[in-house]
Amino acid sequence: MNSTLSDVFISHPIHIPFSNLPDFTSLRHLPDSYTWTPKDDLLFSASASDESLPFIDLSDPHVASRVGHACTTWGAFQITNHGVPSRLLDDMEFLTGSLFRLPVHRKLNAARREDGISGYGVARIASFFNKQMWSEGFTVVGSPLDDFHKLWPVHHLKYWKNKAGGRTKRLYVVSVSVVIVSQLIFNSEIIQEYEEHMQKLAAKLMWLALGSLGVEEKDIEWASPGSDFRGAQAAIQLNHYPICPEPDRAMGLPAHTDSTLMTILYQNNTAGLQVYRDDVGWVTVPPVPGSLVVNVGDLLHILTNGMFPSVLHRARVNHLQSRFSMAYLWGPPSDLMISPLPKLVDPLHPPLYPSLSWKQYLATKATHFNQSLSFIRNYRSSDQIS
Ligand SMILES: O=C(O)CCC(=O)C(=O)O
Ligand SMILES: [Fe+2]
Repeated sequence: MNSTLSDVFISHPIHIPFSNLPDFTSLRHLPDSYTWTPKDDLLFSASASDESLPFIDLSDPHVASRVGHACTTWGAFQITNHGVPSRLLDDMEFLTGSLFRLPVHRKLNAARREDGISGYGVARIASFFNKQMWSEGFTVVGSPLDDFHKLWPVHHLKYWKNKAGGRTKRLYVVSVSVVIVSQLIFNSEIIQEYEEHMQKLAAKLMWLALGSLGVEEKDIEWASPGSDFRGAQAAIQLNHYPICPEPDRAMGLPAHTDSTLMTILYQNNTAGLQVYRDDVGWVTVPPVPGSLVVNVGDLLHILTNGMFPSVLHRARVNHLQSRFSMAYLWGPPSDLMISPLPKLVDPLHPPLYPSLSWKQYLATKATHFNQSLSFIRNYRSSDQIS
């Protein structure tokens, strides 16, 4: 039987203690456990640059070559005219804000299990660092309804109804329950609608990016029928970076690449996302209302035989406004073998990577983190890819 993304995480649990989740709002000084130095992350103090990431209008007649150029140089770009309604982006931002503004004990009701993928918690990459990140996250895979029920429990109000007794109160409480239930359904529908738009957009971006390298629809069998990558799998990662008393010494999300084919990210109107290029340094990606950021992930790097770099990126925090982001993490079916596309391999460009599934890659990432690509690049048949 084919495994799902959730199965993959069950076989690779990551232990991240919850006990020391701080109440971000009450801290006036950064505790030592949240203070980062270059010892904690080699690129922490790498130089910043004022260069800018390519900004691409998807209705531009030269869109394919612009996307191709951005993918080969930066491994990332910003897009506008992408077809995702701004009303939907506003709804997602509102949902994310209301979720993270819940009291900590309510969020912990929906805490992600150690061997789980969905729910509330810190990002999985936390386990690779000694210092703690100034952020909290919520991961959605498939229907969010069960987790949303834990965040907005209706029985809590029913309990209040029994205790309260009196007729007027009872009527009032019942109507609040109805509002909560319809809010739950509304929130789940927003997530579903967002996923549908993102899935279509990811497929469109894939063809634009790969088309620029001469790859055609017939070259990727698993995209069929319909060339829409219907078998793709995805997770939505909601991130919150609270206001921070000492942002220069804190880290929202340290430098990492995404283990995806592609990630599509929406950020609210607060800057924080930075991308890294060896010859340039850290570049801040400014929030542009209604735009989305696209990152090449590790699997697209493998598929293109290294032609597209998977972009190293991180999230910084600030002391004025909280920041929200929503990452659509998109990849192939978990068991499908991914390898450099034959069209991009020739005697001058031998395959740089062996063939492996997303499931195997995630297992490698759970052990080797940012060294995973070089680990599998040096893979010999005698080695074990877990
Ligand atoms: O919040 C951001 O801007 C980055 C989020 C991110 O990199 C991720 O969720 O993988
Ligand atoms: Fe990321």
